[in-house]
Amino acid sequence: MAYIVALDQGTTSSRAILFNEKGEIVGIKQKEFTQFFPKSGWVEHDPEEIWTTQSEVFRSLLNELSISPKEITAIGITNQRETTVVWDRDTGEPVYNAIVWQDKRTSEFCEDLKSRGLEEKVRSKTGLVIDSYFSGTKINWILDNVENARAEADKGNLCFGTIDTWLVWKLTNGKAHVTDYTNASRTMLYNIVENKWDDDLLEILKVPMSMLPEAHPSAYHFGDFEFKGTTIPIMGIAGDQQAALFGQACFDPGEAKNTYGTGCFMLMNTGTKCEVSQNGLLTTMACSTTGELTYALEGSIFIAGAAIQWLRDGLRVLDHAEDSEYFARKVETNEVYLVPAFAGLGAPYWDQYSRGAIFGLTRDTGKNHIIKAALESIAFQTRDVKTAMEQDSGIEITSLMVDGGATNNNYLMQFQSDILGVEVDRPAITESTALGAAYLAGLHAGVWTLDEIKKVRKTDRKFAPGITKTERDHLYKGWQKAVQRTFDWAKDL
Ligand SMILES: Nc1ncnc2c1ncn2[C@@H]1O[C@H](COP(=O)(O)OP(=O)(O)O)[C@@H](O)[C@H]1O
Ligand SMILES: O=P(O)(O)OC[C@H](O)CO
Repeated sequence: MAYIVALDQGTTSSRAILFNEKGEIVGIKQKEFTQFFPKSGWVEHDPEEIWTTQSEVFRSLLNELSISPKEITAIGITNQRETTVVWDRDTGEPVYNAIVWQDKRTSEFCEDLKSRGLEEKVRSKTGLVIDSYFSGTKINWILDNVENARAEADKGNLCFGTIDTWLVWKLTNGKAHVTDYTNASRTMLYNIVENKWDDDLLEILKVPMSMLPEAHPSAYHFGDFEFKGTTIPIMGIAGDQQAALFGQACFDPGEAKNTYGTGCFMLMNTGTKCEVSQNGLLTTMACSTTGELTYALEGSIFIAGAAIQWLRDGLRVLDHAEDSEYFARKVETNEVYLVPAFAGLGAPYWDQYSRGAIFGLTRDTGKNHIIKAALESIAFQTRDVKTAMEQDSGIEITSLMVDGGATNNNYLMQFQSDILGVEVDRPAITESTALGAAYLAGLHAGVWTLDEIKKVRKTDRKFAPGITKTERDHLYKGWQKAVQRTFDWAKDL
């Protein structure tokens, strides 16, 4: 038998998923890893723990299923994007923890860049807004704040990578320093029109070119993993959101998906058109399988499933994320709104200083109201970005394709359909991110074709709107009022 392994390195866990030649899941292994919050607004991961958890799940997947490495045709990698690792080229040792995409430590530097009038330049070159979300200012921070880092970087001794790059470096024993266009396009250093690292932006962010990986299309032979005497080629890489777009087979312009994980990310394929958003969305690179550039519009919501994780690990009002459905169903009213702006707000507001808040509390408010409001906040934020996407693209999204861990929550999916007023279509395989990485690797290895992939997608369940337009608009008005009140909260505090 021939298999493809997808390594899915997410914000909260590392997963290894084995797919057979039909694109079916044969086995999954998953391991959560430590989240570090050293200061308010800071989020870090240990790059070595990312590597060890990723390598452990790979090994245990093969062991448990008694799969020989020789049966693995190729590996596909997909990853949390933007998260920044800098390491020593000779020793391979990280010079600092990975600074996670949610980390806000560079907000002031971003404000400074904005005050220098750089917004238009950044947007036209990278498709991004200036925000601490992206890797560029995080690299700058490491070089400025880690002893000797800038001097070593200037001498060409340091490497930068997003998590895909870091994993390939580890898998190939430091032989390959590579990334793909989708990940490169999230650094704020990559020119998505000219398809290259941008000298001008490197200068502005003071990042030496020598630190950067080579960028390639997402279906490409990135390097080889020598494992137990077998050479396994790495044939696919994509940032998790673009991988999910690919895994949902959104190959044609106008096709869109929404992924509900730690954050929530709606992407619409816009084909070869690289259009700048007028409504607070990002323009980003989608998976290129041939070298021809493909673009997508993206609505990035920073906190979605992470709000449920916070209820579990922070407030400890839940034992398991999935219990949120049971508790939410116990409440019939909709008076409480939770705005989970724990990491500021992303699309379409882009407010680095917004912070989380709960509104509408009364004496009878209990934990169930808050759990329900947290789930609903995911759906409200999705409505915000769907509206922006329709305005930007001129295309009405009449049915929303969804995926990701939190789509297993039927209450959330029904409320999502209610609040959008359109059908929500959940596929049989909600692991679209891993599927996308496997598709890319299998495509490059000649296991399947794009046409074959397109036919594989199966719906598990469709959710249809169950409330009137008046009710929907009333609920959404409350959200809009709540979200406005969180703007600028942390500024000058
Ligand atoms: N049944 C559920 N209801 C609500 N949220 C859930 C449920 N299952 C998982 N989640 C949330 O989804 C996230 C995990 O989804 P996943 O797709 O694995 O995310 P990531 O790739 O970002 O790590 C967690 O934040 C978790 O709290
Ligand atoms: O880990 P996820 O699935 O929430 O995805 C994180 C995104 O890639 C951040 O841009």
